[in-house]
Amino acid sequence: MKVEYLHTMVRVKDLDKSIAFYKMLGLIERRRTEHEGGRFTLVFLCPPDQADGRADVELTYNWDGDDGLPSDGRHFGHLAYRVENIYEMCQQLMDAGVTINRPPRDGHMAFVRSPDNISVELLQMGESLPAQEPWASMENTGHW
Ligand SMILES: C[C@@H](O)C(=O)SC[C@H](NC(=O)CC[C@H](N)C(=O)O)C(=O)NCC(=O)O
Ligand code: NI
Repeated sequence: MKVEYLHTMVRVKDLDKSIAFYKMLGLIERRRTEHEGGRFTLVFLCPPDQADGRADVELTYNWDGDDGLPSDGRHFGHLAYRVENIYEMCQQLMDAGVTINRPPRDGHMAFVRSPDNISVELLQMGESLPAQEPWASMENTGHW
């Protein structure tokens, strides 16, 4: 199955300062999304010649602070990959004993944890897949 690295997410306390830092490393802001409901902003940074939707870094700015996360710079977020078929990938992982913390109920996004509890986001390449059991009725298992 085709799998492509998508981004690494880190949580930031000051978007402008963080963007200025990554600009010094040659990255540009490719995309920004504001999430009123969740009260956070996502900023995707990538090299200037990369325009295929992948980003080196996804900055997450929580408007109300980082839920008490440590401020030592190690409050890592997740690694993200886009996969050819998110249901088949999640089934393979589940068969290998990996917990699917956030099942792909929407046929688009799932979260799993590595053996070291690193959060890994999986996104469906292209359009979301049609709703399908057992995924459509699976519950989240803890915080992804
Ligand atoms: C767009 C896609 O790449 C995402 O990563 S959105 C995932 C989503 N992010 C948030 O909810 C950000 C705010 C949240 N308070 C946080 O700090 O994570 C999400 O499900 N994040 C959970 C995670 O483990 O990354
Ligand atoms: Ni992400």
